[in-house]
Amino acid sequence: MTKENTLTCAPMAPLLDHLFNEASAAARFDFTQIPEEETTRMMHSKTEYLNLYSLLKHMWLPVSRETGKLLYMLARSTKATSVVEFGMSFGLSTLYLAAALRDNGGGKVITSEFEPTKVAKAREHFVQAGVSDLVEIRVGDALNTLAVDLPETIDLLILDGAKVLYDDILHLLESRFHPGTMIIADNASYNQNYLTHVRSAENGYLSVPFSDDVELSVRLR
Ligand SMILES: C[S@@+](CC[C@H](N)C(=O)[O-])C[C@H]1O[C@@H](n2cnc3c(N)ncnc32)[C@H](O)[C@@H]1O
Repeated sequence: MTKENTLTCAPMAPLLDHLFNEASAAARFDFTQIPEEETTRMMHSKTEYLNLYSLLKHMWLPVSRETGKLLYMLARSTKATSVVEFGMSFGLSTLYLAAALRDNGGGKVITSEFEPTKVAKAREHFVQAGVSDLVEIRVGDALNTLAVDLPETIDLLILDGAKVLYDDILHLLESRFHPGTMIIADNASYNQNYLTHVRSAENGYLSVPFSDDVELSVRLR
């Protein structure tokens, strides 16, 4: 009997359930430890994001299950084979994307993360899900790792790393987009420059705010 799809069958479905449960049970960073203005400053600074994510290095910070499903649906419906991810963490969003690539017949998710302990855990998750062959992890600051050796074309991009860098990462990759490339930005409201760019028709996108503070954009040219 052939299985219906990778996302809703074992090993992927029970693994995602287990990982989301683990993420919910994990300790959360107590932002009250640092003054609110300090957090806001770090969130919006192009030099402080390393300090911010170093404070958050044990936090899972995954996309919601709904956003994960949305990623799978978009990758399936666009028949994506070339996907780039900014911000992997423990790899939950990556698992949804890799499941879609498997069901599309193959491809590659190039994903990025600068925290080595997260990279090690994510690698284990990809092995457990049986999708390691579909994932290339680039370890280091995505401003560097996503600036080189890019695929000829990118079908889908997810932005989920340091919010302040969304526009910089978009500009790094933009020349590889084609009409129909989907860009999904999680918690995009933290970066108004990014939103202004993708919401301006003259820049070649059509863009809508979605649930869970996701901005969904499509490249038109
Ligand atoms: C919100 S989490 C990603 C969650 C992940 N997409 C998921 O659904 O499981 C953001 C991650 O991006 C990483 N990150 C932030 N800025 C980065 C950068 N400039 N380069 C590489 N990784 C970065 C952080 O260390 C953190 O683990």
